[in-house]
Amino acid sequence: CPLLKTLATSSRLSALSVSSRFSRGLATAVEQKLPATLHLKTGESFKGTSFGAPTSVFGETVFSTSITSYTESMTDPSYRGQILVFTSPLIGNYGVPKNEAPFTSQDVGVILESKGIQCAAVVVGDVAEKYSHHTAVESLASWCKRYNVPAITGVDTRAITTLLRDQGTTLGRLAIGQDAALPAPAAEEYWDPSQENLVDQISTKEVYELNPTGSIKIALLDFGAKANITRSLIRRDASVTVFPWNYDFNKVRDQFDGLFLSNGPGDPQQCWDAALHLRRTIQEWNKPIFGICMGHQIIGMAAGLDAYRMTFGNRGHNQPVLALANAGSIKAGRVYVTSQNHQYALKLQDPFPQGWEPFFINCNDSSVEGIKSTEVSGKRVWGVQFHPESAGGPLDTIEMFTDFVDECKAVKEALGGAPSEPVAEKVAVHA
Ligand SMILES: NC(=O)CC[C@H](N)C(=O)O
Repeated sequence: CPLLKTLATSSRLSALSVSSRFSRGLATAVEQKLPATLHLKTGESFKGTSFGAPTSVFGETVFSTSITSYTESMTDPSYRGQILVFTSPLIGNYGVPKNEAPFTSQDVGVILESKGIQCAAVVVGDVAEKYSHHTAVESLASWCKRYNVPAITGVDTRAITTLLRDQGTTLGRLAIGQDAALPAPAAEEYWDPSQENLVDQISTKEVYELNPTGSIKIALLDFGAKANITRSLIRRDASVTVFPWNYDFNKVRDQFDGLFLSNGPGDPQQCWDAALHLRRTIQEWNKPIFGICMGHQIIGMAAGLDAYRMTFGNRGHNQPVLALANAGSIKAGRVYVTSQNHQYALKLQDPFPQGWEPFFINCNDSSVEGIKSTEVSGKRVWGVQFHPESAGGPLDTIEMFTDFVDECKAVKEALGGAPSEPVAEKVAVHA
C-alpha cells in the first residue's frame, strides 16, 4: 500500500535524522563535558562531570539547604574560599540574570550580592542545562565559566551532605579534566581558607559614600558586605559611608548617627583589630550599632564573648530562630525563619558579660543567633547571626533595618538633630 510505504520511509528518515542529530549532540557533549572529581580530605572521592570552568581548586566543602537563590548565595562574599554543595537536587533551572544596576550614589551597581561569583566552586546533583526565567541571560554553566569557577554535576549530593553533617565541614579539592583522574591530594596539600584573612582580601580598600543626601549618616565597616545590606539601608533613606574592615571608626565617629558591621568570610579571630576598635566605640559612644553575621561575631568578641567553630555551621534560607527579647519589630517568644550562612558562632555563656543579653537562639541547634545590649546599659547595640536582609531567603526580620534606622533618627533628634558633618578623612587605608 502506497500510504504504508510513505509512512515507513518517512519514519525511517525521521529516525535517521533524530539519530544523527542525537549523535552530533552527543559528540559535542562528549567534547565539552570533562570529567570532574570532588576529593575530601577525609579520604572520600565523588566522580561526576564538569559543567563550569576547566580549572581545579581547593576549598572548604560546605553544604547549603537553600532551595532557590543559587545566584544570591554564589555572589555572597561570605562564601569565599568555599566549595558550595547544594542539597537541592536541581540547580540552574532559572538561569542567571544580568547582574547590573546603575552605579549611582543611590545604587550599589549590581542586582545580586556582589559583582562576581565568590565561592570557590559549586557541587550540584543535577545541573539544569535548559533554563527559563524572564530575567535570565545565561545558564549557570556559562556564568561559572565566565568567572573561572569550576563546577561538578552528577554526584550524590545526599551522600556528600550526610558525610559533611557527620564529620563536619571538610577541606576539599574539585579536580577537573585530566586532574580528575589523578590520585587524591595528600592531606597536607589541602588549602585551608580559615588560616587566611579572607576579610582583608575582599573588604573595600577605599572609603566611599552612597546616598549622600540621606536623612541620617551610617558608617558601614565592610567585612565583605552583601549588597542587599547596603541597599536595605539606602532604601530607608540612610546615607552609607563604607569603610575598610579594620578602619578605626573612633577617628570619625562624631560625624555619624549609627555604625553598621557587615557579614564577611572566614574566621572572626582574624578580625581582632576590628573587635578592639569596636570595644572602645561601645565604651565611649552611645549611638546605635548593628552587626550581621561576621559583624555580630565581632560585636560579641568586643563584648567579651568567645567565638567558636561549629561542626558544619548553618547555611540555608530556612533556619528558625526564637526571639528571647523584645526590640523594635522583634517580639520575644516568636519564631522567625531566617537566611543563614555561617561556620562560627558566639558561645552561650552563663552569665552573659555585664550589660549584654542573648537576643535570639537557633531552634534546631540552640546556638546563639543574636545578642543585644541590655536596657539598663544605656547602649544601643544589636547583633544577629542570621541575615535579616535575606537575598535570598525569607523577609521575616527585614524590619530590623527599619528599627535600626529609626533608632539612629531618634538619637540624632534627641541630640539636637545637628546636620551631620561630611566625612573628613577620605583615605585608602590599605596599600
Ligand atoms: N555570613 C557571615 O558573615 C559569616 C561569618 C563567618 N565567616 C562565619 O562563617 O561564621
